[in-house]
Amino acid sequence: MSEQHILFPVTLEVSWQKAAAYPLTAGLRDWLLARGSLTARLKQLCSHFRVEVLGQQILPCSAAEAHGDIKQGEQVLVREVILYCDDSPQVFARSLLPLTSLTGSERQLAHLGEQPLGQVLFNSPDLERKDIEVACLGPQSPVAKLARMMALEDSTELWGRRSLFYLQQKPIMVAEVFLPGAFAYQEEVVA
Ligand SMILES: C=C(O[C@@H]1C=C(C(=O)O)C=C[C@H]1O)C(=O)O
Repeated sequence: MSEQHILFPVTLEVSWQKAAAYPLTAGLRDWLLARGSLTARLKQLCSHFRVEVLGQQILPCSAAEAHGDIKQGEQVLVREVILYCDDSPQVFARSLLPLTSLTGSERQLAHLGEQPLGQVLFNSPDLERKDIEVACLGPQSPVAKLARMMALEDSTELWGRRSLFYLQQKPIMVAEVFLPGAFAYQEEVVA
């Protein structure tokens, strides 16, 4: 069993909404709704990109996280990671990979280790990404508690997004929360 972070798994039982429901700054909206690979975007902003795996575990999908073709109670591989740019934590990500999706060429997704999930997803020619939903997480959320454990600056709210991906009609759910101090919260300076 790989070493697991003391807070793993970090639940994400939040109210996901369409972005229009929130008054977002242009910069944060851009980060939340960008449909390309977050890994690729972060890699462009730093010289050293790293994935830290907090844990991976097979669990039944909770009612709060069931969405689309990922049904409550079905066995999913839960993968939780932190994405770092030059040792600055940027994103907490929690992905649900149904065991029924980990077949054929998708079996490799169960053995990513510190290879970014996005690197595999966005290299797949038949990748389909569904709508992106967003959520605002409060200071008592498990992700906020994780951020405090990581000694990141305290913040009253954290913003996250989730979307369903389909690879050869097999669903994978990816949820990402921008951690305190992330580029997503830094308003771009207009020269
Ligand atoms: C889906 C992507 O993969 C990223 C990497 C992840 C991982 O390695 O577990 C999870 C979510 C993403 O932040 C992406 O790069 O857009």
